[in-house]
Amino acid sequence: MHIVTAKEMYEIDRFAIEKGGIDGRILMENAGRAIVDQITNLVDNTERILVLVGSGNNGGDGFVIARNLLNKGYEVIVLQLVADEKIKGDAAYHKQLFINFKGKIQLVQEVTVVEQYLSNADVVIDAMLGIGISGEVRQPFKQVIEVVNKLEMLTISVDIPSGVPADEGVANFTAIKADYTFVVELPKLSLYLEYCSPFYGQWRLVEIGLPHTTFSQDNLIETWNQKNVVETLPKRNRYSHKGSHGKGLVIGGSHTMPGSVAMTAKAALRSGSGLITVGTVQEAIPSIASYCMEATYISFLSNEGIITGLPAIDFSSYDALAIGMGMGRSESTASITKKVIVDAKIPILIDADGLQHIKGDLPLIKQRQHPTVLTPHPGEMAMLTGYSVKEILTSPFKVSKQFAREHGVYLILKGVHTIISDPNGRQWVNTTGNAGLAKGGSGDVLSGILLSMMMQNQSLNDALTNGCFIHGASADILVSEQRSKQDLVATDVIDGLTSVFRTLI
Ligand SMILES: NC(=O)C1=CN([C@@H]2O[C@H](COP(=O)(O)OP(=O)(O)OC[C@H]3O[C@@H](n4cnc5c(N)ncnc54)[C@H](O)[C@@H]3O)[C@@H](O)[C@H]2O)[C@@H](O)CC1
Ligand SMILES: [K+]
Repeated sequence: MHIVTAKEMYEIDRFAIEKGGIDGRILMENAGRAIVDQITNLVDNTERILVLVGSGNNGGDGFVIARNLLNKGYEVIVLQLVADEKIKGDAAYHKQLFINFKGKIQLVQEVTVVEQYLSNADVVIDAMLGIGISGEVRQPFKQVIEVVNKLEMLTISVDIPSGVPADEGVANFTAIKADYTFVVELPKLSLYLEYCSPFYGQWRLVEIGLPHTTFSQDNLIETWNQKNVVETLPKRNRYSHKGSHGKGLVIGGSHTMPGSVAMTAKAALRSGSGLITVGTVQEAIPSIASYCMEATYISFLSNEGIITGLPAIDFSSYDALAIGMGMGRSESTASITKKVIVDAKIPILIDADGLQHIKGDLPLIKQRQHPTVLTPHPGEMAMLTGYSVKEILTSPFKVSKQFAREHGVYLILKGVHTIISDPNGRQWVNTTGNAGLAKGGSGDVLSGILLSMMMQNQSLNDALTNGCFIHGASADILVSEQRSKQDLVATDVIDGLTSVFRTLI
């Protein structure tokens, strides 16, 4: 499903009205009624409802909601926070309908008066500001937002919590902290920004009759969900053999960090790889092999438990490789990473310490004729780009798209909402995963799943989006059935893959 910016949402709206011929007042009616259907599941009609409306179409939705709740026997008051003349067009039409239906509207701009009304209500519907907000929230909205948040009453936002920007790039704002948000037709970008999404509370989309088209193919951002995985993940052919599912190489690990490559290798095997070979230091092989008996091993030259030399490897005998996990950050591991980038004419995934090593070698990556996948978390992304972590979290879509295009890489920016970008600038947001994954080792497991997916018979975009989905889905199933977000560890996520493959896909 497309994720839209405010501009794209307005384009769709304009298309529906101007080309499609649908009346904007009907869209507003549809929005309000769809949201009322949701509200009536949450609120019973003995509760007193206060609808806060602003000057735009978000306020117009508020009038439709108020009228339809009134029709259903709810006690509703609309507090209009702007002067009468500011309410125009479709919103003015629906305001008049509410009045005709004997609805009560109070024009209030004093925050103390708003506070009195709030203290006599059970539920507040926030229809003050929608996606049309620009700049900092002005008065009286700012004060009203602060009062609503302080009261902690059931708060339901229309389309977007008032004050939350629709798009990325705005780090500081004052906004309603909603319990529920009913998002009109398509998800807005800010739903997938970790500093904005908590404001939405629980959210759901409501359909109002708009087409799900986007017009600027240049900025295509989509969610990747179970339906996409089911459609794209290749089925295993009855007549396939181990060579049909990929032969992968994992390079990394050190004497003190054997677990990382062990988990990458095991996760790759548990996600369908035919054969996995681990290249690591001799000292680490026995412990890794006892955990991952299905893999084969290449012993790398080492000194004090750190890889120091790359043995002769015929990279062309592998379908893909992953490098960097638990490798350490020495000069020798840096030069090995560089050599692999140049010599291996196969798809490569670079993670963890490998990412630290490539900062100065990005031109070498650009020159590669085979795909390169980078899997940074925001801290590593900051290291690679020179932006601060805050800047990355404020504009993660823009920063990752720019980087993927500029360096010709597939980029997986890991986070609450992992963003997958391809070298052409297309982007997807993963929809699975939970806070239980915020632990050491999660990234190693993800790398293994991705390596495996990269070797199956699917496009690289599908491989990466499917891999991210499967990783998060394993954690979600575990947390819902046997583990908690507290005790979930990375190896559980590997064990949980079976539930994902058996039940979800
Ligand atoms: N297809 C669509 O896009 C539809 C949109 N609808 C609703 O319409 C909304 C968008 O409507 P609008 O474009 O009228 O925009 P809004 O309703 O979000 O707000 C615009 C109004 O807010 C004021 N404003 C802007 N920035 C402000 C600030 N910083 N502080 C205080 N006031 C500020 C402006 O003066 C303007 O009057 C959506 O969020 C949605 O709720 C629905 O009615 C149905 C159809
Ligand atoms: K709102």
